Amino acid sequence: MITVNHLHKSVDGNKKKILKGIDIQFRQGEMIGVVGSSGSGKSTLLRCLSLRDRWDQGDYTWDDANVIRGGGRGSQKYRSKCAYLEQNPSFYPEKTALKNVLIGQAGQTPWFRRLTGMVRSDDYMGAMDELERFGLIDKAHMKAGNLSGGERQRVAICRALVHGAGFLAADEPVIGLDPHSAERVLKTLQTLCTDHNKTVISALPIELAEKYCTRIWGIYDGQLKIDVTGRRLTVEEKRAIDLI
Ligand SMILES: Nc1ncnc2c1ncn2[C@@H]1O[C@H](COP(=O)(O)OP(=O)(O)OP(=O)(O)O)[C@@H](O)[C@H]1O
Repeated sequence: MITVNHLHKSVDGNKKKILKGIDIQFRQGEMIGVVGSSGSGKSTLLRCLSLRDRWDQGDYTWDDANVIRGGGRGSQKYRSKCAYLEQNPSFYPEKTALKNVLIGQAGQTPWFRRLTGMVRSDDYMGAMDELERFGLIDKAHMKAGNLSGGERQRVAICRALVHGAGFLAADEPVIGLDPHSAERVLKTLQTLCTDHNKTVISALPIELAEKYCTRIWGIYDGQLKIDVTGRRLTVEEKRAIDLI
């Protein structure tokens, strides 16, 4: 069980409060969609939960282990178990998809590995297995800069898994993708939850959260207003988070 108590986050020297006391509990294996209007705090919530942003206040526990107590950013030990997937994942465009997977993402892999690109042969096998599992084996030796948007998202997911992420926070992972590519990315994320017991939390348009997620969180003005199992939201629920 993962528990968040009283998460507060502000910027501009505490002048702008973005998250205003979030309390939530969730389990490994859940696929959670975060919905809300622009500026409601979705990305900030994802960045805090994946330990990419410092918390002003709040407690965060994973299976009774303290990740954060009273604010902060968590230790490297916990950060390496989280992945934050950006809308446009950053890659070394001249390096292959495989090399990018092996080198890893900032915050998840040690700096010397990203700088030198040093890899072990069992890492190589692990990366190839992961790329194969997600239907990307034929892209392994293609330059990352030439991948399509959907392929880039799926390679970013592989990269997170190869480096040990048990928890993935994805910030609008399908924005700008055609419906077919979006479906592949979302089904990949679903598989991680159902078959591999990973936790995936994604900011999504409401209709995709309703279709693919097992749970929906609705954010309004930095507060959690809706927490329901994955289903169509009612008109009242959509109104509560300013989506009508
Ligand atoms: N570093 C920052 N400095 C100042 N304001 C910020 C900063 N980060 C976020 N904000 C503001 O905090 C609010 C919440 O931002 P956030 O990106 O979390 O919202 P969001 O719900 O993800 O929005 P969108 O759907 O448009 O991506 C916005 O008003 C944003 O402008």
